[in-house]
Amino acid sequence: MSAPGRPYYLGLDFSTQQLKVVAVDETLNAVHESNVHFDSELPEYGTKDGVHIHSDGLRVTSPVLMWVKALDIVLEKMRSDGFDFSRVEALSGSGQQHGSVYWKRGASLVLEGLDGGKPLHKLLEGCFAVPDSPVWMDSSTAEQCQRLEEAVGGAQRLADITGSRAYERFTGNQIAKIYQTSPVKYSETERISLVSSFAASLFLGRYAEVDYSDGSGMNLMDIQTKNWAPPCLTATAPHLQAKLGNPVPSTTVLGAVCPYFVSRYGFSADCKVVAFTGDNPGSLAGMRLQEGDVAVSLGTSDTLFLWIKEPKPTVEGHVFCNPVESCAFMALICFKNGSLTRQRVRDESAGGSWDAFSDALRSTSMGNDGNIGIYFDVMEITPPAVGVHRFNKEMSRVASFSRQVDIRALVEGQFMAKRVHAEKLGYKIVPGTKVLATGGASSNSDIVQVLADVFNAPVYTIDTANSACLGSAYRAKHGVEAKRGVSFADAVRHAQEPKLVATPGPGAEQETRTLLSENRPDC
Ligand SMILES: O=C(CO)[C@@H](O)[C@H](O)CF
Repeated sequence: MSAPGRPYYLGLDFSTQQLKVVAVDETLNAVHESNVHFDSELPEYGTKDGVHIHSDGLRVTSPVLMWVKALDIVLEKMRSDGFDFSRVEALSGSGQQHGSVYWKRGASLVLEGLDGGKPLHKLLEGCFAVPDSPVWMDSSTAEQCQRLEEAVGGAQRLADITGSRAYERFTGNQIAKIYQTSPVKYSETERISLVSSFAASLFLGRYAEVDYSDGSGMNLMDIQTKNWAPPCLTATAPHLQAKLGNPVPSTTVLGAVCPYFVSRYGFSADCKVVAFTGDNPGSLAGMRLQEGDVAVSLGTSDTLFLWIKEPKPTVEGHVFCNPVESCAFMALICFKNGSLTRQRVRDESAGGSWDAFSDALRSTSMGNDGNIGIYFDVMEITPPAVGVHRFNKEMSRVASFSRQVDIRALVEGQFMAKRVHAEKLGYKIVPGTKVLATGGASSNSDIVQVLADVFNAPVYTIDTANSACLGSAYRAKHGVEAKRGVSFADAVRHAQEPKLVATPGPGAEQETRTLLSENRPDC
């Protein structure tokens, strides 16, 4: 337990399936955790995995009042558990990226006058012009994406401006669809929030600004000027700037918690609200990624988090404004062929055994004698391609490899693709670069050894189960210290260090350079 009276920092994560809360003390030790699982604890909303997938299979939404009620419940749980809210010096949060909330005309007056005697979900009934918020799993806006790219000069131009080509889940395209298909709801909307800024608004008792990092996941914000991009606003919907407000730096202290939280839960009237951000930017903070670092989340799909100084946006992957360093950026690249492809090759070439899979990696050498494989069992996101392709060291296509060579070709190919696409976005391996590995495969020492060799950098493992939530608590602490010139790295220097699990083998750089040379397949 912390010394009595020492400050706490609260982090909340409004993710797809649950609301998670963590409180840390000033040495960043977690002193309290809680959560509300939407499906099981709020069954009245009838969600599955936190969402409603509609009959067309494309439209995916979540009831916004479910998120509000989840906050009521989690704070009640914490109060019942004896959590001392008065010790919270600052709070921040994250939300699933790209989701949007449509506040109905007059809602600002309700927010400003919240009655501490009632739960939020009762007070905010009728405050939302669109009761079912579109979320990141929605893919119903292909037409709006096409129009946006045409309006600004093409996919690459849009990526140059906003950090990404048009994606169906991105907020601007969702807003365009609501304006085109439900014009009355759009006209009744006085404010549009992201899930992150919506959650911050609840604590502030007023509309919270969108932060730069989550704002760069909308296809609306210029990632260099950090302002809404006029051609994108114009192409999306009328009077949009007035409904969005102006974006702010992610370290901004937006204000203090509103009287509702002071009277109902005992928060200090001085408790600061630091801008909320997207879940992936929150995770970058939680993993304490620094310049040159790369985080590799090895899951069903593999996701790369990169810290980038000089981004080169492409029509693959995403560049967002960095949530902890305003002059830097972060990139996110998703690879759909992740653990399921590794499992398929394990089953076919290692008899379903991870031990035999590891034996194959140990019995083959770095570089695989020049053999390279591309294993896109399903349509890959990065790049949009499908199929299994094998090449020998003469660059001739071959129909098969031996089982051991196939296994190494899969793992080296997956990691080389990650390095190639990361460097195309502007990522640079610098002295001191760390690779942070998370997810199921990161527990396999032979797989992470290949990762260390391909990136020619040491690999550390880090628990990211709560990274977005923890990152929000870290950002809350940094938010109140940033104005004293404290860097994020200094603000969180007491956090638990990641564990070193692999270092590059001898000759890794040369071997990798050969494999990644220009005349190899563009995986
Ligand atoms: O769409 C995504 C990132 O671009 C997802 O990772 C969501 O943020 C998950 F909530």
